[in-house]
Amino acid sequence: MATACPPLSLQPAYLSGRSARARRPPPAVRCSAVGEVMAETAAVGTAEEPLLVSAIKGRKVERPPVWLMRQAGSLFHGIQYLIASSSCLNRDKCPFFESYQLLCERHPSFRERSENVDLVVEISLQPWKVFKPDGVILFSDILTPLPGMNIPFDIVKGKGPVIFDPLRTAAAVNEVREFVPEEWVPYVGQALNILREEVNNEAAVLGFVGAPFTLASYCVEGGSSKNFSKIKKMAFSEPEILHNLLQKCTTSMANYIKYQADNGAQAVQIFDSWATELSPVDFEEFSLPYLKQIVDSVKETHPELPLILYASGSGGLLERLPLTGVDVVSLDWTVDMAEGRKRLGSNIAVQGNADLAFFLGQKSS
Ligand SMILES: Cc1c2[nH]c(c1CCC(=O)O)Cc1[nH]c(c(CCC(=O)O)c1C)Cc1[nH]c(c(CCC(=O)O)c1C)Cc1[nH]c(c(C)c1CCC(=O)O)C2
Repeated sequence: MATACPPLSLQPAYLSGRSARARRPPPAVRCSAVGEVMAETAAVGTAEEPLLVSAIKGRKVERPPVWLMRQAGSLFHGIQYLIASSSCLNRDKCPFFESYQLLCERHPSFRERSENVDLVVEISLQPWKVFKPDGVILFSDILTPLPGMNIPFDIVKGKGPVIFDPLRTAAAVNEVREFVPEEWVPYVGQALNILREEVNNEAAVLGFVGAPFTLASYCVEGGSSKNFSKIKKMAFSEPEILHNLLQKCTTSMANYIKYQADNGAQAVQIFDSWATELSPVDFEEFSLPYLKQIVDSVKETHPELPLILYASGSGGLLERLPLTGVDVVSLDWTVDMAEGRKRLGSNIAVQGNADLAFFLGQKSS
């Protein structure tokens, strides 16, 4: 993997495979066996189409596209190490790290940083300005839509997400509203439009949403969870309440993906980070149908928009993930890439697979 990548991408957070192929290739593209993507037009990373989008669509690409996310916690440390071990030998003097720290001092609230169009644009562009990755991800959070669904929340430093009134009853779930992005998060649309202009197709501008089960887990648990006991209790004792909440999240997130695409997102990643807390049979009841519904709804109106699915530690669910209809599955490092590719089948692109703890190692190794 490393040999085909530029210097800064030795272990990127997300790396779509060279053999990426489209589930629904455009007419000009022909896909063959794994590892041999055939394309009648070999143009890649052009002014019309960023490299990342070309790879997802199964076109022939000159190198794997590389992008990374300023992930909460571990990923952020990963970026620190990337910075420390690459172009910025002194982390404190690195323009990217320094400017984000300054910005956090000036705007200590995560919600402020992520809900102000100028700040969202500035923060989203910071990694782009330093590393020129192939994907530029919107600075936001999967929980950003919650207030628009009548679910107040905050991100508390040192604690993470906090949902002020966790949803534990039928009456509470009945109060959840359908999310109208234009009304509640106009700064997201504005930021995506500006990012498209700034990045000018030299990279793909990426949007994202939380998957219904993962969003519901925050809403029911009240925040992060270790054992997901409250949402599981609801699933196994009052499943109709959970299904009602999952359906509301589904309709809202399908709308939100379309809104992001209409405002410039060139691919959208769906994070079902906690779906793997479910047994496979429970995944089939509480996550898969809703993911499929989102994908079907988006493909109906935006058939060309690539959709990426990530579930952490997804080894036990791998064969089920393509059943959602997404174009790309994002693997984490717990899955062997070759085995993952075999188990996913050849009609889907893969990305990811890097263990960020790599950055804890010595530069020389
Ligand atoms: C800590 C946290 C937050 N929000 C969330 C958490 C995780 C808590 C838990 O483990 O249960 C919830 C969340 N947010 C995101 C996910 C999906 C990714 C995953 O599986 O971790 C999840 C599960 C995406 C994201 N979360 C974020 C992005 C923005 C894109 C980017 O990473 O640059 C995405 C896709 C940004 C984010 N969001 C948050 C922080 C601290 C950051 C990093 C930036 C900062 O420190 O200011 C708050």
